[in-house]
Amino acid sequence: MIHARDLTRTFKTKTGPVEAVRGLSLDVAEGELVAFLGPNGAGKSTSVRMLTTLLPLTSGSASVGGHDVVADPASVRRKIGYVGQGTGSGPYHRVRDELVTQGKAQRMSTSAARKRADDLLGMLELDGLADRSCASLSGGQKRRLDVALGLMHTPPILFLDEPSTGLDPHSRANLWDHITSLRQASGMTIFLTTHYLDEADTMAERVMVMDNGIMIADDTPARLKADLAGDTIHVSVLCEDQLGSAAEIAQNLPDARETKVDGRDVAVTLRDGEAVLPEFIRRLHQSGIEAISARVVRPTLDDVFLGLTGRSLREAAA
Ligand SMILES: Nc1ncnc2c1ncn2[C@@H]1O[C@H](COP(=O)(O)OP(=O)(O)OP(=O)(O)O)[C@@H](O)[C@H]1O
Repeated sequence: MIHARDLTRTFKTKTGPVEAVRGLSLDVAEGELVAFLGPNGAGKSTSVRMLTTLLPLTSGSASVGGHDVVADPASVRRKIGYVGQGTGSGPYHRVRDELVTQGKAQRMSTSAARKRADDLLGMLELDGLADRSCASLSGGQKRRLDVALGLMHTPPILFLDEPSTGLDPHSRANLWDHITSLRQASGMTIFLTTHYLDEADTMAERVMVMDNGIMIADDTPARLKADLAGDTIHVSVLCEDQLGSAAEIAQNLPDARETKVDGRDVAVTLRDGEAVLPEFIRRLHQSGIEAISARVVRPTLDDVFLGLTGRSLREAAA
């Protein structure tokens, strides 16, 4: 559904060229929900704007929904919905009128636009608000209206650029419930950029990580975490003088990557902590070492980014 090869975009600025995107290649299959992650300035929005025909490419090629973004941008636009960071509804317009106007701008007949607007108002639980002015909506309701506006022409592909930024946790969860049900009903392909690592982790089937204009990782959240970060088993031992032996046992566990000792705690990073923990305890016991507590800490996507770049994405985003 979305394919890009060696996409680049360089901006000319007074202080010299800025290479915002440097050779991006990606493929998104029909029906996938992919999250695009990266710190501020990584090149995510520039990439999305090129894929949605809002910005010319410097070089490379891309096709979206089967159409080339350079040769046939009008056909691309018919296949996509775009909910950008600053997508706005006219503040004084009524909610339903706004949707109908959007539908007509997409060349729908008035009756088809009214029908679609009512369907979307129902699906996004905005029907009680149809006659309210857009300015009177809450942040969460406004974002749901933005999504409805992007979906008026029933596009098979939806681009969401930081859809939940600024929403409180309840409104974020509510927005996602609605996007998930829309997706289940329509089988839409969704390309999402977000700063929320937990959102990417739980919602996306695939995560693409961008840094400095290039893609540095592209896989399922589970595989990225297992391959690039790993679980950490923490075991505390009763006798401090047995710490050295415990650390040696930890380092010899299957797939052990790194072992650290802190106080009475031995921490070992490996691929699958829960599977290896019983073996770790058994080997300690065999060597006469008593463990007084044990826990497995799962990695986050921030640990993945840290492993890839040495920087925290959470801090970079902040
Ligand atoms: N119109 C422009 N003119 C000059 N430089 C630009 C322009 N748009 C973007 N850039 C630069 O390109 C780089 C990538 O910006 P982009 O907005 O794509 O990053 P991003 O990953 O989307 O960041 P954010 O998460 O903050 O939205 C940045 O260095 C930015 O300053």
